[in-house]
Amino acid sequence: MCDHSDPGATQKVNGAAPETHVGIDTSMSLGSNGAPANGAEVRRQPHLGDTGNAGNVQPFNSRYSDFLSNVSNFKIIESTLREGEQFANAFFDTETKIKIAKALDKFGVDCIELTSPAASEQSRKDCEAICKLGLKTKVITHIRCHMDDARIAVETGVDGVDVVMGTSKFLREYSHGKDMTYITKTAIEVIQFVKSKGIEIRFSTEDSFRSDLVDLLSIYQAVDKVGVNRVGIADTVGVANPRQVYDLVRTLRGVVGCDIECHFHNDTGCAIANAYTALEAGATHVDTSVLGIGERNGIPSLGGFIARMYTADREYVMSKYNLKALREVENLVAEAVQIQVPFNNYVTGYCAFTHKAGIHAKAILANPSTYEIIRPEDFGMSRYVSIGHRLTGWNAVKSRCEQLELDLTEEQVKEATAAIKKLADVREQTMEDVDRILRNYARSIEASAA
Ligand SMILES: CC(=O)SCCNC(=O)CCNC(=O)[C@H](O)C(C)(C)COP(=O)(O)OP(=O)(O)OC[C@H]1O[C@@H](n2cnc3c(N)ncnc32)[C@H](O)[C@@H]1OP(=O)(O)O
Ligand SMILES: O=C(O)CCC(=O)C(=O)O
Ligand SMILES: [Zn+2]
Repeated sequence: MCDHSDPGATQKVNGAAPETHVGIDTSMSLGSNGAPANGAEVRRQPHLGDTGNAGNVQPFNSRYSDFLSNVSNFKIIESTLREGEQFANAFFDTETKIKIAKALDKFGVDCIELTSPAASEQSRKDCEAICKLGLKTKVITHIRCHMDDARIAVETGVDGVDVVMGTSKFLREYSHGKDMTYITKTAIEVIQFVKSKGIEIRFSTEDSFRSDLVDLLSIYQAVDKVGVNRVGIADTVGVANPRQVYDLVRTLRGVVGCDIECHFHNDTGCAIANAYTALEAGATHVDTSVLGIGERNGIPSLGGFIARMYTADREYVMSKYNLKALREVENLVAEAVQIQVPFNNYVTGYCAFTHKAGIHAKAILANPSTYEIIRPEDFGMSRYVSIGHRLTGWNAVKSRCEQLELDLTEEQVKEATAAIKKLADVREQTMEDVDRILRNYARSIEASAA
C-alpha cells in the first residue's frame, strides 16, 4: 500500500549524464506505482554544457559573505522514533523500531532520537535494545526537565539526552506551572547530572517563539555556562516564519558558544523553510522525521529537508548521506503507520520527476536541468515524460518514435502528434494506444510509398 515507485504509463527518460536512456511508457494511472510496464529504451546524446541539475550554474547558493551559515555543515537529529511516535497513527513495536533505526543508520543520519524511557516500561526496554544495536548514528533519548526522567535515561545506554521544558506563558501556566527561576535551577541540575555520567546533553525551550526573548536568552546563557552540549529552539505550534527564525537563531548565536538545534512544526507550512533559515543563521542541528510524521501534522520530513539541502550543497549532502536509501526508509515508515506516501512527496512522490506539457518535455529531453533541480538518479529514481494526452508536443512524440524505431520525418511526426492529440481530447491515451497510433501511422506511410 505504501509503494511509491515511479509512475507507470509515461515515457521514462534518464538523461543527465552521457550515454543516457529514454524509456517510454505512456498511460498515467495514479493507481499503478510499479516501474513502467513498457520501458523500451533509446539513447540520447549528452547535451553540451549540461552542468547537472544542482551544479554551480544556479544563482541561489548561499553567499560567501554569509559567515554564520551552516548550510554546508549541518547535522540531522532524526526523530521518527520520538516525535514520529507522537503521530496519531503511530504504534511501533520493538521489531519495527529496530528496523527503522537500522534504516535511518543506513541513510546516515547523525543522531536518532527515541521516545522517553519514562513513557512506559516497553519504551525503556526498546531504548536499551536500540542502544545495543551498535549503530554508527548516535542514539539520543528525549525527556522532561526532571531528575526522575534523567535518572532513568542515563541508565539506558544512550549517547545523549535531549531535555525540554516549556517556557511560554501558555505552558508555564497550563502545562507544568513552573516559573523561570525554577526552570533554570532544574535545568542546571539535570544538565550537571547527565554530564556527570559522561553523556551528551541538550536543553531546549518548548514553544520558544511564544516565549519572552529575555527569558530565553537568560536561560540559554545559564545552561551554556554549565557546559550543555546543545541548546534547542522549538516552534512547538508551528507559528514561526523564516524571518522570525533567522532573527532568533542569529541572536542566540551571539549569546551561546554551544551547538544550536532547531525543531519546527508544520502547522502553517513553514517547517522546512524555517529549518533551512535556522541553518543560515547559525544553527547546527535540525530535527526531522520520516515523511514528517509527528504531533498533529508533524515536522520537516527527512526527504523534504534533504531535498532542500541537496539543492544548496549537493556535494556535502551526497558525500554524507546515502540518498538511495531514502525510499526504503519512507516505505518502511509508511507501512508501519499505515499511510500512503503522498503523490507529491519530495523526491520520491509518484510524479516528482514526471514531465507532461509539451514545452517541458522538449526541453527535458534536450537537457534535464531545464526543468529539474534534483537529479533523480542521485536518489535512485527515474525521470518520465508523459505523452498520451492533449498537452503533448511533437518533440516528445518524436522521442517515442525513435524508441519504436519508426523512421518518420518531422512533418510526419507532427501529423502523428495531431492524431494523438485529437484522440486525447476525448480521453487520456495509454502507452499501448499511443504506440498503436504511431505504428499504424508509420505503416500507412509505408503502404502509400510502396
Ligand atoms: C512538545 C513535545 O512533544 S514534548 C515531548 C512529549 N513527549 C511525551 O509526552 C512523552 C510521552 N509522555 C508520557 O508518557 C507521559 O506524559 C509522562 C510519562 C511523560 C508523564 O506522565 P504523567 O506523570 O502521567 O503526567 P501527564 O502526562 O498527565 O502530565 C505531564 C506532567 O509532566 C509535567 N511536565 C510537562 N512538561 C514538562 C517538562 N517539560 N518538564 C518537566 N515536567 C513537565 C506536567 O506538569 C505534568 O506534571 P503533573 O503530573 O505534576 O501534572
Ligand atoms: O525538544 C524539543 O526541542 C522539541 C520538543 C517538541 O517536540 C516540540 O516542542 O514540538
Ligand atoms: Zn515537536
